[in-house]
Amino acid sequence: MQAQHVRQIEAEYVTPLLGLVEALAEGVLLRLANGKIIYANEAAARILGTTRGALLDAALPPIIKTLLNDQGRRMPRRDWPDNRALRTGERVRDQILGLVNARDHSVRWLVVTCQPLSADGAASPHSVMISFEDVTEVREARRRVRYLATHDSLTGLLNRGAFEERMNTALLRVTRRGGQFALLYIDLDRFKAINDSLGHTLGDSLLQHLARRFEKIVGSSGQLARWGGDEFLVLLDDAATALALAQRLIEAAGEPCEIDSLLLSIGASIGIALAPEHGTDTATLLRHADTAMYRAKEHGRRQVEVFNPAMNAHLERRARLDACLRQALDRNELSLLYQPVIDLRSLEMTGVEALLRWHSPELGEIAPSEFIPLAEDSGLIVPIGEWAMRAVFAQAAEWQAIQAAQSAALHPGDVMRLPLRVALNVSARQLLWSDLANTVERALEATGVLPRRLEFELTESLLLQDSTTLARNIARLRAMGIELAIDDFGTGYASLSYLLRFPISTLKIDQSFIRRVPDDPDAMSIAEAIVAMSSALGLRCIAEGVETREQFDFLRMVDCDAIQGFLVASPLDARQISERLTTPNGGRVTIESGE
Ligand SMILES: Nc1nc2c(ncn2[C@@H]2O[C@H](COP(=O)(O)OP(=O)(O)OP(=O)(O)O)[C@@H](O)[C@H]2O)c(=O)[nH]1
Repeated sequence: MQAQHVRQIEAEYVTPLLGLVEALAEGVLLRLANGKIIYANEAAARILGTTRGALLDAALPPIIKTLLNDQGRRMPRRDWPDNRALRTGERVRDQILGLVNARDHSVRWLVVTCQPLSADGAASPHSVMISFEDVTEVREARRRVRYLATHDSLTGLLNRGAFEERMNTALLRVTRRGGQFALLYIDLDRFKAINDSLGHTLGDSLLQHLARRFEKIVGSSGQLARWGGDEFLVLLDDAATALALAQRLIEAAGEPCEIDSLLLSIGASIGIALAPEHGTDTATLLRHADTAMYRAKEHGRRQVEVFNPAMNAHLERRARLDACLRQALDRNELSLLYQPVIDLRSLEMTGVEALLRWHSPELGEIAPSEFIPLAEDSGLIVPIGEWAMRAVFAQAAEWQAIQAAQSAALHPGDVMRLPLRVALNVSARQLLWSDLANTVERALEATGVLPRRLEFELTESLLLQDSTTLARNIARLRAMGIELAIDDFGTGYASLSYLLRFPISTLKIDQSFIRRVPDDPDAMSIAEAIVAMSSALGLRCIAEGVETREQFDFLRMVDCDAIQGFLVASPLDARQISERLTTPNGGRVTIESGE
């Protein structure tokens, strides 16, 4: 009767239940306390990548050798959930495990529940029911989402949010436990020019290359992130090594990388802020590192600067200057002075250099050395330069008319004066501006000045740039008849190749050499060599910053063509230049005797 009852229960309940377990998508195993598996459903074999036979045959199937915990660390066997359930008699629920495939070491992630089974009144379980689900794809998707949320998609480096989190952790550490860390703010130099001239895709590749290089240098000494655009950040635990690391990063950026068979290299400027000295919250530290980076840019780029509080005052002034400069053109605050260029043989004024001046009602007189770099950085140099160009052309046209009237009134035996050449400084930004030549043409037409009366002064460093816009602008200016001079010659690269490549007509010896005459023999040799080189290349040579009779005599002796400087004339306004042009001696200067 009892046996019949058991068979009835088996038929009515157990068999359908087993059928249900067979059909489950979850894997189910029944394991005895001695380790032997006595039941495995189809899903268990599929998930474990084996056969049911293989699972049931062995005491411990070879497929189950190594398990990892949720953090990916190997678990000792006694901590495996089935062993724990058997040992404690308690159910283990929803434990995440990584099952390492013994053949190819791939990992399948499982969520495992283990239910111990005991006979009535028994002290310990005789077996354990193990059910598990494969969550590898879910886990991978979650990992991917987490990765995307914390990494920059272009470079694979940490992104802003993730980096800020790490900074917060580091800040908590130093404020609670003491110590120090450094924040390095890296900004590539003139990256926009790469994008503009070679395209955004190539710019992207350069960012990726640099990210790999920076990663190698930073290694495990800190955390590297892309902050956005062409900016990277490093959080460095050992603040004492920050300067050396920054130098290595700058060098790495400067090493050429080959992209699309082009060799590209770029500068990087780096600002460093130290925690906790320069800030105890992320925003302040970032701002201060950024300020220091800005200073590095101002100091010529490819440099490192460590923040100091005086930089803030500087930055505030810069911001005020910038705001005022934006209105300076509209408010008519800019003006031009003209410094005479005197021919060293005739002592006649043969030219003038136009010099920009800014008088701000709020800030007073601002030196060009302060506002021109600012205007260059903000791009304001383009409208300011255009305004200056029109004003100078108009003024040059007026002097042209004065001299034309003088020529018409010449009597036989009168000395004909040379046409006054008017020089104008043109910045890199203007020359790399695609519309420059058209603007010049329009200004020439509007004012009627003859192009040969005009000279554009360029800096050496500009001519080293390999830009088609630059080459096209220079060719068009020369085709119009405008002359080109190199300003501050000798301070930069003094590369002969560009002197031959570009149609230059004048070299202006930098005043730093002239100032050292006659005390510094090296400076004198350089000045003399520049004069000799100009003569050999058929170029005019002008010495700037001549202030003493000794300098004058020296330059005359080495046969320099012309000079500029307080000894012969300080900058004058246009009216004073007109007066000089109309004086009977034609503005000829007299040099006091040196004795
Ligand atoms: N290729 C590329 N360019 C980007 C990306 N994000 C921002 N940029 C460009 O990066 C340039 C950053 O220029 P800035 O840092 O302002 O200026 P810069 O030319 O580097 O000059 P300085 O910083 O003053 O030396 C801008 O032209 C942005 O359009 C990007 O993901 N890929």
